[in-house]
Amino acid sequence: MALSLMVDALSLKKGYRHLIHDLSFSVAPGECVALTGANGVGKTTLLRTLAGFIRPDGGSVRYVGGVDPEGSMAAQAHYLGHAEALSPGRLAGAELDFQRAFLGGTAAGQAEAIRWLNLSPLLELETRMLSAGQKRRLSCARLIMAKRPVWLLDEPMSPLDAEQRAKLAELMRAHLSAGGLIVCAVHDPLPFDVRELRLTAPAMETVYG
Ligand SMILES: Nc1ncnc2c1ncn2[C@@H]1O[C@H](COP(=O)(O)OP(=O)(O)OP(=O)(O)O)[C@@H](O)[C@H]1O
Repeated sequence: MALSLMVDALSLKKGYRHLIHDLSFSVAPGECVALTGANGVGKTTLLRTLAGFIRPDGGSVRYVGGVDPEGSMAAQAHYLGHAEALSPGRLAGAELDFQRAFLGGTAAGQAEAIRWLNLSPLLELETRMLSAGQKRRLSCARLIMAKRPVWLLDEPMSPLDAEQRAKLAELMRAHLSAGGLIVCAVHDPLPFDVRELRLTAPAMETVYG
């Protein structure tokens, strides 16, 4: 389970812009790093790079240790983005079945996710009918169904009500206690101890350099 994240001299461009220039940091097992910064500064882009969806323009992203050091990034991480990645015409219950099979989760994990996230009332509804917060709860089920050491979360609390935010915070704390690591883009502070990594726009010479 224990896996560390090492980011070294990372540079990321979007079009002609240098979004991130020479960024280095590491995240240890049991640690949560909160990515903060203004809209458009590059938090989502950085998270997607940590997930392996974007190739860095410079520097490196490495995951060190873990039960399967040769395993692909996809098998070690959960990425929860703004888009919920739910099939709109599928019943929520069928969506959970699909996600569990796709991610290699367990039946016990699925039952636990339904209980913990109070998904029972939603199971017979098509996912397109769910509210934003309900969709996010359904998306969070994968965190419970399939154990993975790395959680990359993009503003996970934003559509949730106070009760559900507290539940997700408890889930995140349990993940950290079990030796997992979390990198989480946020605009509001998380209700537990985190290390903040504040992204700022690069200096002008790197924008056009
Ligand atoms: N093709 C492109 N060319 C130039 N800039 C781009 C391109 N695509 C995206 N961008 C810019 O890249 C930046 C990165 O956006 P990103 O979604 O990573 O920011 P964010 O910090 O997550 O923002 P928010 O807090 O609003 O979610 C934005 O400023 C966006 O306008």
